Amino acid sequence: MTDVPPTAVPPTDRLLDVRNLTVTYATGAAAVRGVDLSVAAGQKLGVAGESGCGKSTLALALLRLLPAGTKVTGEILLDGEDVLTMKWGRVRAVRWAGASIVFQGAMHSLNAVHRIGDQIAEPIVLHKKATPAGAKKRARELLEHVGLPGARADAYPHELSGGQRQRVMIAMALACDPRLIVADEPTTALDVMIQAQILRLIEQLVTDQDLGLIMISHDLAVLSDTCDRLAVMYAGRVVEEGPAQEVYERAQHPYGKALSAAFPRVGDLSSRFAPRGLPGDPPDPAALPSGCTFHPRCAVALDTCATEDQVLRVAGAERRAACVHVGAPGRPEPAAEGA
Ligand SMILES: Nc1ncnc2c1ncn2[C@@H]1O[C@H](COP(=O)(O)OP(=O)(O)OP(=O)(O)O)[C@@H](O)[C@H]1O
Repeated sequence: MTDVPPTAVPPTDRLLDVRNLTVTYATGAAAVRGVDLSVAAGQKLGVAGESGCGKSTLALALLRLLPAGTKVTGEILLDGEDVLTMKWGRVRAVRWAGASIVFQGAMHSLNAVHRIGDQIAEPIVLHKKATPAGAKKRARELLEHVGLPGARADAYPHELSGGQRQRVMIAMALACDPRLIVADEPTTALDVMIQAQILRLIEQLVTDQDLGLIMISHDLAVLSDTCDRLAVMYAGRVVEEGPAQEVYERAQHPYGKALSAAFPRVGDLSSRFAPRGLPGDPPDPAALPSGCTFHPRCAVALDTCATEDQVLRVAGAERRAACVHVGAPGRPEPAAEGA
């Protein structure tokens, strides 16, 4: 929800344009509330937030992967076509050729009893109408493209390391030449060295193939290194958005500040010795606090924050934030310590 339109991507350039997206699970949990996002070809958008803030729900909604009974409203325009109103046949095609998703935990996403080459080839046969032999050849090429020998096509998932499996997941996501990749915590289970390699691989592919990227993580430092822009989510809403380095280094929302402080950059030894955590947890989306949903955890909350909701407003060049302290002349900047 916003009182100003997103400024980062001109409407004509938007590969993905999400407008006022709201997702409510059958349990009554309002996991995503009025989210506006846009991504252009070649652009990398990071979506940050603690566990439970609605990041995965957002990712699943983009490809209509949410459980039956979930209420989804708003618009998800992919190349101008609304994913939410598409017929199922079209959704299935779009899931591979329009946008594809890389999940965390590749071992669980791959089928343990099939060779990885066959798993990559399957959607190529189904959606690109390739012959089985042609699809297998393409699968080997894709493996090489993500830095694995083509001969690994004959391996089973358990024969690969965690990093190799995540490369396979990326090859699979690229199988039908999508325009947009959604990567949900793609490196969470990997050690720091392998994590860096996978992130560089994703960056390289996005640049080479002019893809749009949405990368989801709780780690603002990782996102700010990889992405052009950042959207910080709290309790189902985007509460801060802007150029990645700016948001990471000079967050304006107290939650953005707290998240940056909690995830110091690798190599920033001074702050790594004393990372500042944010006390408390995000609220239950089925029982949200009144007013600004962050107010119970916010060190700079005013009395009015308990009753007055906040929407995104202009917070500098190509920046928006949803805080009473932002863009209000005469009011103090949120304290550097955040919450
Ligand atoms: N299938 C579901 N039914 C009901 N509630 C759900 C369902 N899936 C998620 N939720 C709730 O929606 C909220 C947002 O969850 P979501 O997984 O989107 O957050 P997240 O930011 O991606 O967290 P994580 O990083 O832990 O996945 C949470 O409170 C979660 O408990």
